[in-house]
Amino acid sequence: MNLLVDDSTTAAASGLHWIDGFRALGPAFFTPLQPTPLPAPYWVGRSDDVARQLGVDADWLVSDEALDVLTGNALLPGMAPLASVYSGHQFGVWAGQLGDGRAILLGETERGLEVQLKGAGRTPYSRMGDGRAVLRSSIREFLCSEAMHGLGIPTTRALAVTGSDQRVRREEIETAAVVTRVAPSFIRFGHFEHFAANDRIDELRQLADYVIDRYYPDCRATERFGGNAYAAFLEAVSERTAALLAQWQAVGFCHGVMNTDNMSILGLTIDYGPFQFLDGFDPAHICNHSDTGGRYAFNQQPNVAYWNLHCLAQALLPLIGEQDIAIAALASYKTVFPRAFDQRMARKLGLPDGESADRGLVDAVLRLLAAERTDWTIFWRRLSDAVGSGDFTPVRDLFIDPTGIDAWLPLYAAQRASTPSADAAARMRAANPKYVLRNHLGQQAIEAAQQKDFSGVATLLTLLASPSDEHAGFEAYAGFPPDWASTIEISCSS
Ligand SMILES: Nc1ncnc2c1ncn2[C@@H]1O[C@H](COP(=O)(O)OP(=O)(O)OP(=O)(O)O)[C@@H](O)[C@H]1O
Ligand SMILES: [Mg+2]
Repeated sequence: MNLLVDDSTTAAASGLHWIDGFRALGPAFFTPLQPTPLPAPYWVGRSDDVARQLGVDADWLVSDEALDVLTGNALLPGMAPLASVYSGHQFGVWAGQLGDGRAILLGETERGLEVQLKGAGRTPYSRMGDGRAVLRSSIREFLCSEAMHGLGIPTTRALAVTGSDQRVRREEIETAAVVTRVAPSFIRFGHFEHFAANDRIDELRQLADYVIDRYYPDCRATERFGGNAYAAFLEAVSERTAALLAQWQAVGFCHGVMNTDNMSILGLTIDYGPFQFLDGFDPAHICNHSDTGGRYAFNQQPNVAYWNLHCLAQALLPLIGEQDIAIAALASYKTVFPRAFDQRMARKLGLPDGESADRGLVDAVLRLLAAERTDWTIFWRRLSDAVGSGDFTPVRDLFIDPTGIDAWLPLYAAQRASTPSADAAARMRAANPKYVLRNHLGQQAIEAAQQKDFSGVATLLTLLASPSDEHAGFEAYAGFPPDWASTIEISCSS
């Protein structure tokens, strides 16, 4: 079937212009193929912000042609769809070849952004899968991509979700959807592992050179590691990953499935599956119902990222040359992560930039929050407001036994004594979002969308785009989770 739209005037109206990016690497890295169409698609959500980033024409984006293109039912001239091959470690075990089993790259635009459809049909890498994604998980991915961006956390973005009534079998029968994802690159640690594991060193080098030249050009001029660009690259990826993890931990984001094939080489958050923003602060919280051993528990994430970086180091070893150099290139993770996390906590506490929070003060408040499973987001937001108003009662009220917080608050006041409260409160509100994509909020929007009411998706998209703003009238979205929220089970099934 030829999916190419035949009217080139309309096609040009999209505003998208395509270049050869990843595709130029050659056929060892992917299989060219077309998406598989879905019947009678409909819009579920669109992000105007991502459209602006891409330079997509606003009129085109609401057209029937766009609906077809973003469902995989039509292709614009210049698109050259493909599925890439990667491998990876899943739950700590080598899983061998994986690849884009349901993601199809449409191409790269002249602005240097790749556009990918997730859920657009089977590929040679689908293994036992059907190549589809369900509406439920697609809405979660769409909203969380944009929520993370709103929080200032590096992430793949999402332009749109479209749905179809085509049935998809998971634990229950659900319906299909497609997310259009956007990122400078979707290359994962697993792409490197793939070629290393198969002893295909020429392709490994080609891939590394491509990624360095495109995204890490400074590594070419490095004097570190005796001018070893591949070691400098590993160090740069490691440091970006450390910075990313610090942001996840500070905002209470649990990814849920940190396999090496879900680790972006650009340090972006990628693959929104069983993720969760913490409700009550449980450091060992496991958000993925399939993760029975708790490998990806919230407090394990920084160590897992480091473990994953060792897999990347192992894959890059043939290029780096010496194991000692590879190990040295990973070393800074151990300092960059804690430093970045301390900076995030200092901001959450409203301390001036450059001033670090007293470690004991931070540890003490984390212990208090953990002891009563105090709501993570609400605690920090109430603390921000209390610093502004001088009334700490709403903070105390969060604790059944206020003895601990009563002892902590004066220590905290002493630490920020030199900062005017209004300045501190403003900085804190920026660092402590009022709105996060809690599971129950996503669930409500999903259930409405399953009844073809997409207003909940649109409302969340707006709130989460500027999560630190007050958004008067929408306070219900910033409240405590209802009791039923703790019964939501999110697994790898998506
Ligand atoms: N329904 C499916 N059909 C085909 N392949 C699938 C399906 N679900 C997952 N896979 C494949 O299984 C592997 C691991 O899946 P995982 O859940 O990490 O990724 P994903 O959610 O499909 O996509 P991504 O990482 O691109 O966001 C990947 O190779 C993925 O493409
Ligand atoms: Mg994945």
